[in-house]
Amino acid sequence: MVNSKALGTGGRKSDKDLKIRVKTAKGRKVASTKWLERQLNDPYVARARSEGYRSRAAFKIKEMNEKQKFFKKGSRVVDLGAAPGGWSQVAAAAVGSTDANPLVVGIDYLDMDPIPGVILFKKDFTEDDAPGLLIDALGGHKADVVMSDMAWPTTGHRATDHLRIVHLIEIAADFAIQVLAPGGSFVAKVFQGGTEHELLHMLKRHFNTTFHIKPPSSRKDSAEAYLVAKGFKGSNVAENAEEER
Ligand SMILES: C[S@@+](CC[C@H](N)C(=O)[O-])C[C@H]1O[C@@H](n2cnc3c(N)ncnc32)[C@H](O)[C@@H]1O
Repeated sequence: MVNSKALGTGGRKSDKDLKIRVKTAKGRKVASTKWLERQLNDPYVARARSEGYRSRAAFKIKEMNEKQKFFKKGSRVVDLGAAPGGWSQVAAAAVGSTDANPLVVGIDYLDMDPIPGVILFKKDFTEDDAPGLLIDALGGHKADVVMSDMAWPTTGHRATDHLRIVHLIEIAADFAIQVLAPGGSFVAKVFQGGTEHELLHMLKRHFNTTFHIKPPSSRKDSAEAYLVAKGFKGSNVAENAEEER
């Protein structure tokens, strides 16, 4: 145990030790109190606020990009499950997207405030016309990065939740293969158990490298991780595979 006196703070607690405790108010569930307490004590929440990001999630893509360098100046990016907009903010700044020359396109079924340099659609990505809208917004260009932080709210029924997230990852991956330029990257949220064997196999065929990472800002107690696929080989791979059958 650290003795604050021994550290020369005169017995006072350092700011780091000052954990905010929240009392359970009447009508507030224990889970909500715990969530509130965690938010108030989370350094990433405070950093997001002070650095102008809409979500602490912004740090996840920031940290992954620092290591994996998906974004280059001028890259085109698609953000699936974009609300409230942290990942789009990070991407727009990294690629140099502006309203005059927007390079980032995002989609979410939730409302989002506008983000400079980002074209946003309020729509469920699983709807048939959603991919087409995003492709049109890319203005005839291929994308360099497709990133998906999509997750449905959990139902509490493990098998159902698993199937729903697997479906989201599959449609995001299919979309990525359709729109990525050769050399492009795909990043998608997955949950414990990683990526389904078949999907991983399919991605390995289409990309030079595929792996899972958990950025430091992803909560340790969360089953969340990210699948990263880099070096898209181009859509010919799909055509060749069809011909081989
Ligand atoms: C973890 S949040 C994304 C946070 C975001 N990356 C950020 O930095 O602010 C997941 C988002 O996925 C969205 N989402 C889940 N399923 C979706 C779907 N089928 N279509 C569009 N958005 C979806 C949710 O509405 C939610 O806003």
